[in-house]
Amino acid sequence: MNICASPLAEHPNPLPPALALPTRTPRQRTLAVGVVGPGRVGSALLEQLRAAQPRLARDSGLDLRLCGVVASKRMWLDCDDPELNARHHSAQTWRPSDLDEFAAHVRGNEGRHALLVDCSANPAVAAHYPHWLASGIHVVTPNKLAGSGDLAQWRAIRAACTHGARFRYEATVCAGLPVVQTLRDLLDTGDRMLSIEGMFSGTLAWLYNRHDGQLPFSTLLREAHALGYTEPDPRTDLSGIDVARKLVILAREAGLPLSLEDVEVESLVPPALAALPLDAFMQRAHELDAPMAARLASAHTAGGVLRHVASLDHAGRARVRLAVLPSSHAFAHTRLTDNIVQFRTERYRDNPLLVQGPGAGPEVTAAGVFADMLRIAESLAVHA
Ligand SMILES: NC(=O)c1ccc[n+]([C@@H]2O[C@H](COP(=O)([O-])OP(=O)(O)OC[C@H]3O[C@@H](n4cnc5c(N)ncnc54)[C@H](O)[C@@H]3O)[C@@H](O)[C@H]2O)c1
Ligand SMILES: N[C@@H](CCO)C(=O)O
Repeated sequence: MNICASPLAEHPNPLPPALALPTRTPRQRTLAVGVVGPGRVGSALLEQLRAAQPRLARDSGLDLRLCGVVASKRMWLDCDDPELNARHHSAQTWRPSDLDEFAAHVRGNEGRHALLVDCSANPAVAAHYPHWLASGIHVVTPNKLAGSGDLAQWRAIRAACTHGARFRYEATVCAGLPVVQTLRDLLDTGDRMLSIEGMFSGTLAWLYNRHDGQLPFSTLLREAHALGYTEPDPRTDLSGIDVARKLVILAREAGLPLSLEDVEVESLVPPALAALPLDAFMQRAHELDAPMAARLASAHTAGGVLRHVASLDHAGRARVRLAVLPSSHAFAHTRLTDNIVQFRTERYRDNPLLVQGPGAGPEVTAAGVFADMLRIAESLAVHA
């Protein structure tokens, strides 16, 4: 058996001498990083970067250099104080946001490795990916809008990657869980996808795990929002659109040119609440309580549990719905924000491959984004 040390895992060796791997001098690499969208996920990422920077520099020779943070109205460029890198709200030099100026700043001089992380939920930011990638800037994102949006834009992103810059988006599906990469590995090694089924919403998993009739549904929804599980507008979760986006991302990964309109989606948002401004919706969220209590009661009468499930088959049929499942079903035995993804493939035909674990929350999502950044850093040539 060959044991190879990961270039990012060159810790002082704790093994006994007989098993010890040879000590190597880490390759020195610098990656200039810009973070777009310092909200819940973006702020958690900045904290994780700050905590990991000294270890990565020492053990892996990787200098992840934060060069800027851009929010919706203002941006901060340059900072020589690593403490300030994380505490962007108190940074000294703020100026009005300009994504082109921001990208040019992070890209810097010719030949430097640069990466932009989009932690917004903004389509206007996603629209910049093709030209960022074409200009050699790597892009990592948990934002699902590019992966599930307009097909022409998605194709432009893929085409721009042929110039050498890389686009990674693992955290768009099930936050920090290895779902996109698992599908990629199955397909790249010659397997064929037959179907993907599962629970893809951390918010809805948490809500239906907690909703037992003791507390009104709207109270739980507000708590899920405060915990950072929901999308900025929780109706994106309740309408099934967030899960439909994840299905579209997986379908495209599997070579199926799906769009959101191709997904059959059951919305849990009453029509009267669908078009309200966010604040007004949150004030009237109690209008969800009666219909949700009725769904819960009918599930109990049938001897089952409510679970938000989604499915995709090899022909591109995609569906998102709230189902009553028997309590013996595998999806009934999930906890908290657990997502579960069942890949049925030629190789895993009779006994599907399962990925399960927490599927929402700023920390786990930021960790998924961070892992994508490290995958890109692993492949960098040594220069600049
Ligand atoms: N919260 C989760 O558990 C989770 C999990 C997986 C994926 N995601 C995705 O991560 C992204 C961020 O989620 P969040 O919960 O942190 O949302 P958030 O609302 O807390 O943060 C989004 C941030 O983006 C900023 N922003 C908006 N437009 C911008 C622009 N034009 N330029 C720069 N910044 C802009 C907002 O000001 C805000 O600070 C979303 O795309 C979401 O779908 C979230
Ligand atoms: N709001 C999403 C975040 C993860 O994509 C969810 O609850 O699953």
